[in-house]
Amino acid sequence: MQAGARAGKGRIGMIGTGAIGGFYGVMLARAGHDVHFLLRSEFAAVAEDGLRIASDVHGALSLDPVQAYRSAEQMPPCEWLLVGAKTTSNADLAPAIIQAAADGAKVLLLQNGLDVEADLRPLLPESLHLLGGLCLICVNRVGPGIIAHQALGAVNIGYHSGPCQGQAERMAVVEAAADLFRSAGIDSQAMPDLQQARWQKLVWNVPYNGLSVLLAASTSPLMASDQSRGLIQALMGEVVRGAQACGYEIAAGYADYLFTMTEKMPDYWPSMYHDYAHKRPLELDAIYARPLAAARAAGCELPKIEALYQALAFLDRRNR
Ligand SMILES: NC(=O)C1=CN([C@@H]2O[C@H](COP(=O)(O)OP(=O)(O)OC[C@H]3O[C@@H](n4cnc5c(N)ncnc54)[C@H](OP(=O)(O)O)[C@@H]3O)[C@@H](O)[C@H]2O)C=CC1
Ligand SMILES: CC(C)(CO)C(=O)C(=O)O
Repeated sequence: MQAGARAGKGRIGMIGTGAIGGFYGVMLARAGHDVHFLLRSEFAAVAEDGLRIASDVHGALSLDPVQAYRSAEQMPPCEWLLVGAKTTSNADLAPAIIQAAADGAKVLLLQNGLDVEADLRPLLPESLHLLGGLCLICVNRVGPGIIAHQALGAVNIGYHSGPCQGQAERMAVVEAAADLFRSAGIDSQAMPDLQQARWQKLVWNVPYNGLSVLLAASTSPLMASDQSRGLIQALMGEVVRGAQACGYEIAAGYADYLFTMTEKMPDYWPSMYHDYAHKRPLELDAIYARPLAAARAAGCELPKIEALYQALAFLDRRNR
């Protein structure tokens, strides 16, 4: 499909162009969508040299020139706004989102964690749809505008809040979002319940993200030791219990499936490890504090996750 041929499906604005924003933005632009990228520290490099992906799945991909912006004020109105920034900056992103949004735009947070919409929703007009997307992918930034893609790629999407009346209308918006990704060759599922999808993703992120920082270990060594394997399984079990206490059933065998999937994945450093190594804030609220608070409010204590969170909060404070 020629560039621009899909522009009629709605202009896309990428708010935050790091590993996730860069990867999905390039895939969508290469499929012919009209994609506009908001950047911060990497603006000059990307405006000059474009975006490049070294993918172990798709080979070398690039986008040059890039419709790159340093400020949302210069962006054209976008029908879709995909947020690729970390959850730690969600409240700060509201002015940029509002500035770049067309009337009735759909805002999709491509972010891990629970209740990540909570800081942002009250700052957005009611006319904007807010959706969440859980990305099953291994990507990281390796240089300005350069992204390494190691494995996977699917995006599971659910509706959070907005003008839709009733589940049928909500699912129509979610299906349209999933279609956008599918049109770029990316697997995407429309999820009937976003909270359920967020809890499900935490089964992976709670053990691996935190332990990569605490133990300074990527997935291969974590999967090679009986001690860390036992700890990962215990943490996964607590996430499943927390979800159940909050009314979300995680399918029997799902934790085992993720455990086995990780054994087959190439060695991988989760995004939280990269944040720690670069002295950026860790997504501790989204991945630990909010799930712990939700479970506690439902009468369920999760002691191993609590201990992991306390240790990570200590490290995060000392790191900055
Ligand atoms: N990486 C992965 O494999 C996966 C990540 N996720 C989730 O995806 C989300 C994004 O992660 P990831 O892509 O790894 O993060 P990155 O750190 O790679 O990217 C975040 C980007 O957002 C930009 N940004 C932040 N604030 C602003 C702002 N105010 N204006 C403009 N740009 C801004 C950053 O710019 P700057 O360079 O200036 O900081 C950076 O380019 C997280 O919630 C993560 O948990 C989910 C699955 C897998
Ligand atoms: C599970 C994994 C590695 C790939 O989906 C991921 O999503 C993450 O790093 O957050």
